[in-house]
Amino acid sequence: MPVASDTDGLAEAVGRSAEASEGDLPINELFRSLQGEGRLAGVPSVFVRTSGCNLRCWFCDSYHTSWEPTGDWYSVDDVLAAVDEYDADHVVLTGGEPLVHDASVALLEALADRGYHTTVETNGTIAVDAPIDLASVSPKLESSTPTAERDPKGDGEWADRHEARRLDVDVLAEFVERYDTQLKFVVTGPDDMGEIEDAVARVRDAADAPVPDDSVLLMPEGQTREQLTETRRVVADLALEYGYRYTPRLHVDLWNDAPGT
Ligand SMILES: C[S@@+](CC[C@H](N)C(=O)[O-])C[C@H]1O[C@@H](n2cnc3c(N)ncnc32)[C@H](O)[C@@H]1O
Ligand SMILES: Nc1nc2[nH]cc(C(=O)O)c2c(=O)[nH]1
Ligand code: SF4
Ligand SMILES: [Mg+2]
Repeated sequence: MPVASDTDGLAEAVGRSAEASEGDLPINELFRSLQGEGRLAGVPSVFVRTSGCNLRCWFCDSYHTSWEPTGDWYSVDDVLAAVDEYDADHVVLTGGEPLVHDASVALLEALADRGYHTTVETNGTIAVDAPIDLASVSPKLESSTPTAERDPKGDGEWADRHEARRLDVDVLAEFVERYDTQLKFVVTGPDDMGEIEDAVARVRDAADAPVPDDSVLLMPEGQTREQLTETRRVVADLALEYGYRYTPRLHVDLWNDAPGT
């Protein structure tokens, strides 16, 4: 069912069913897979994907959590029960943007109480205080902005809002100070590197904690195996040139763009 078209006023999300209540989470999908991205790539993990996002990247590989959000409302206890069904130590909370939902904090607290290792996949625009073992922050570059030519749905109606919200250095600095953080940039090509260098320098200036080069990850843009064939060598070479870490998109290499992977 549709859950919300934006996150402004999500509390009154149009799709909330009569039975759903305040502390519930709109869940798009919940599945077990191998972590495909970042420092923990290859680790079996349960993925909890919330619906709804405050940004609209033109390339979003989770279209039904951002451009056309859909899902079912789960209580935190429902999510925990579904996670407990799997034999896993690692839980990845993702979206959409999971941190637009207050109930994500309650979920993370309950997961931590049960001893799960928690990774949060986030665009880094919303600061939270929650038990997060790995903050997997993916700051969004200008190349993510849904201009009229790149808009997958309309004619660039989201471009200004996206542009105004996409990168907040102070919030990124809070992540770096509070959590074990990786900064995972989606790279579309060499033209992105100036903005990445600039963003990393500004976060280093703003944060009272170090940002080592091996916590800065370059990830090739691409929703399909075929698209990644075009981008991954270029991005790997950029990682070598700039001294940052490369991350594959293991799940796309293995299972292409199948849902639940
Ligand atoms: C769907 S997002 C959800 C979490 C959060 N909204 C964010 O963007 O970090 C999960 C991860 O997929 C990445 N991603 C989305 N579309 C992508 C694409 N076409 N190519 C490469 N990475 C992509 C995001 O940058 C993020 O690291
Ligand atoms: N296997 C797998 N690994 C992932 N790492 C981050 C993902 C995400 O969508 O946040 C993701 C995903 O969708 N699948
Ligand atoms: S911030 Fe994440 S979920 Fe939102 S549109 Fe961008 S990639 Fe998709
Ligand atoms: Mg994904």
